[in-house]
Order: sequence, then C-alpha cells, then structure tokens
Amino acid sequence: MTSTTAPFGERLHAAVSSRGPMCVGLDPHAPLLEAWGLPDSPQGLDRFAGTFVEALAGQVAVVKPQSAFFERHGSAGIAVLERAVADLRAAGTLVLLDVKRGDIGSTSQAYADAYLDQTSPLAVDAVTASPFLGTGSLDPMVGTARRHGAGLFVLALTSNPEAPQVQAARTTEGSSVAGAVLSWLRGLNEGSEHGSFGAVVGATIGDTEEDLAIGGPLLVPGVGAQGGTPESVRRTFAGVLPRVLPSSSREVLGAGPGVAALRDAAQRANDAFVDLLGS
Ligand SMILES: O=C(O)c1cc(=O)[nH]c(=O)n1[C@@H]1O[C@H](COP(=O)(O)O)[C@@H](O)[C@H]1O
Repeated sequence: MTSTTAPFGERLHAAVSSRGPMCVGLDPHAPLLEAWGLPDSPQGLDRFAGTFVEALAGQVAVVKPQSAFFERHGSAGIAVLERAVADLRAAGTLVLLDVKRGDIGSTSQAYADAYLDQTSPLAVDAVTASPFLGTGSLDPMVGTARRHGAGLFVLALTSNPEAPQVQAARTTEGSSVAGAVLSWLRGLNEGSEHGSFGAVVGATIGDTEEDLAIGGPLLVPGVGAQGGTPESVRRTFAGVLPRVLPSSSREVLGAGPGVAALRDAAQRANDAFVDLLGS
C-alpha cells in the first residue's frame, strides 16, 4: 500500500517550525518509575506513558519512545507502547520510535513492515536504524519509508564513549565508517529540500571532521543526563544547526510525575534550543 502522506522530512520541518526542535524521549527506566511513585510493572508503565501523553501530546514537535523500556515488560509493555504511539500521533506529535533495527535485507523488510508501513499496528513516523550490516542492508527500510511518507535516523556518530572503536574505523574506500554512513544518507536525500533520511549524532561527541550536511535531519541525543548542552550542540553542529533535533529523556522526565511540571520542563528545554538555533 502506498501512502499519500507528505514525506517525513517535510512533515518534520513543518512541526519544528511551529513547535520548536526539541525531541523528548519517552524512556521509562525502572528508577524513574520508582521516582514517580509507580510500580515497575505494565500498570506502572501504563500510568507513566499516560502522564507523558497528557503532558506532551500536541505540545512538542517530536517524541522518541525507547522501545527497550516497553519490551522489558513483555507483550503487556508493547500494548502500552502501541496505545501511547497512537495517542501521540492522533494529537499531531510526530513519533520517532527508538528501536535501532538493522539486519540482512529480507529481515530489514520485516522491520520496515512492522514500523514504517502505515497499516501496521505499530506504525510510527520514523525509526532509528543501525547500518552496521552495511548501509545497503537498510534499503528495504528506505523503500518502505519512501512509499509511506516515513523517515529513518541511522546511527553515525553515537553519544556513547565506546562508539569510535567502530564508527571512526576506516572503510576499504578510506573514509571512516561514520563518514560512509553520512555520505550514503546525503545521497538518499538528494533532490529534497527537507530530506527524510536522518543521522544520529550525539550531543557529546565534541569536534568532528565529518561533514554533517546530509540534506536531512540530525537527531542529537545525549542532551542533559549524558552531559550535552546547548553550548556543546552549538559548537559541534555549527553550519547545520537548522537541521538539529536535540533529544533529551531523563533530564525532562525527572521533572514528573506532575503533568504541568513535565510540560514546563519540556518547554524550557525546547526554549533553550529555539534561542540557539534561531541565533
Ligand atoms: O538513537 C538514540 O536515540 C541514541 C543514540 C545515541 O547515540 N545515544 C543515545 O543516548 N541514544 C538514545 O537516546 C536516549 C538518551 O536518553 P537520556 O540520556 O536519558 O537523555 C536513550 O534512549 C538512548 O538509547
């Protein structure tokens, strides 16, 4: 089935233009459930997700549920995720599901069917994907995303300290692994003003010699709990700031469980980046 929805990159651009760039992560860690006075169970998870939806649906441009925190509760956790995704999307907030999928082509197609085909029960606007089986292994996800107006965010320069071991390694063509991923994305976005194929580049990576101008969005996690700040983002992403989607989970979620406090924390985080990206 082919969608008549506008391409993800255009929908993202419109959402960020009206609500600001902040992507708020929905990461219901066990310690956060406890801090919110909730049990570490599907019931606790359901209340956590319900509060998140009440506070942020229709308020921020993009949210990023981390699938692992739902998967650890089994099928009941996935049911909570499905409901939260549907409620957030119904309110006009884009959902980027953090699943970091990637496999041989035939299995990549099944992941694409699960998340990017808009007839799927777990359809979202975009997913995170891992390119380490080779960028071409993600082609089925690219094709399905194009047909359904969905997007991909592919790991390039991640925020964790172990990342350079693989991402800074040299390919047989001489570029770094990260550089090869970025240049593949640039090719996918060619011809679109607001490409739908993004890269994941951490807020904590410091200076980089890689060319971050890929013609598509840059998901920038690591803001807050991992030490990334508006200032570090300004330095690392100079020249591509309008493409940046800063992402923060624990720092914002720590303001809960009050709905108003959670909404305020997201708004404050967003405001810091609206100023930065607008300057
Ligand atoms: O793909 C991601 O979102 C991601 C990539 C990366 O390089 N670093 C990173 O922290 N993430 C995710 O971003 C979120 C960060 O959460 P906080 O550190 O609590 O803001 C987690 O869900 C991570 O899985």
